[in-house]
Amino acid sequence: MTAALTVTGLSVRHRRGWALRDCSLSVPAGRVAALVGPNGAGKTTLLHTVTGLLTPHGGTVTVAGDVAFMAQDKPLYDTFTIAETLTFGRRLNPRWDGAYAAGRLAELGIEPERKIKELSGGQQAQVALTLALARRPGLLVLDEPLANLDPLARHDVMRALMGEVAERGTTVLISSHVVADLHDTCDWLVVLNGGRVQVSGDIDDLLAGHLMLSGPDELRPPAGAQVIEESRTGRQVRLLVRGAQVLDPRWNVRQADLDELVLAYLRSPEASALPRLSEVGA
Ligand SMILES: Nc1ncnc2c1ncn2[C@@H]1O[C@H](COP(=O)(O)OP(=O)(O)OP(=O)(O)O)[C@@H](O)[C@H]1O
Repeated sequence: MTAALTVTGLSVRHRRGWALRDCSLSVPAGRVAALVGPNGAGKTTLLHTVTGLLTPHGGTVTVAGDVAFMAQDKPLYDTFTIAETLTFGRRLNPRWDGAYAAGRLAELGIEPERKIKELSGGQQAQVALTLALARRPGLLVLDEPLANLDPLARHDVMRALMGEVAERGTTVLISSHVVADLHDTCDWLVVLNGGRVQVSGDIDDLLAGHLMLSGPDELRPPAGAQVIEESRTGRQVRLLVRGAQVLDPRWNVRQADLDELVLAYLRSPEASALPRLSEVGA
């Protein structure tokens, strides 16, 4: 596996303190990686460092190929028309696929003479995404592209993104608060919590490696299991465990879903699931 993005020992400090501390992660080429974490976890700081907008105080970022960035606030000029926006994109970017951009917007029914401010939030997100894709990047970085969009528009944007990725093999790193939006489209997960990388890995492998156990509260965690989260209600105990072989038939065993897995890690900031960087070709 070749890594499209490798971050090693990254630390970034803002005025008030450290936003990222010793973060290491890797995203293999051609993957769609979800970056999730609570408010203030450091997601935007990480994305800004990956795209070169911020200089780290320690550590390194290595990207294979060009990076295109779609920022949280969709930096489009309100008074520009679509045609002017595309001309602007062409002038700013030496590698610019104008035919693709015009074609994609025509397919979406967004006419060239319309002004950005006349478009809906979903349409503006589609324009911003088109501009990012027309740069033909190796790595596409999206900071909360779905914020403020209704569920239908979120679905449309994600589907559009997936189509492009499938066709061109672009690697994507996308931050979001809403894990449910990422479930069907992402195949790599990075969980950031309190400025540290808590989880980084292939989503299917992570799900296969974790189990949700429930049973009477006298049961002890299976030998060798890493307990990520434990909760007790009445006489029942519920565990999310990693790397467990469950032999005791009194446990009710099922696979955790992505939401449960992410929430369990976020509620247990000391737990982590990190591969060695060599496993992802870094
Ligand atoms: N320009 C800045 N100056 C000072 N502190 C900052 C700056 N930008 C971010 N921070 C701080 O760094 C930390 C990480 O912020 P960041 O915006 O990266 O988190 P985030 O995970 O993107 O949050 P959110 O989900 O709320 O967008 C926070 O404590 C934040 O207050």
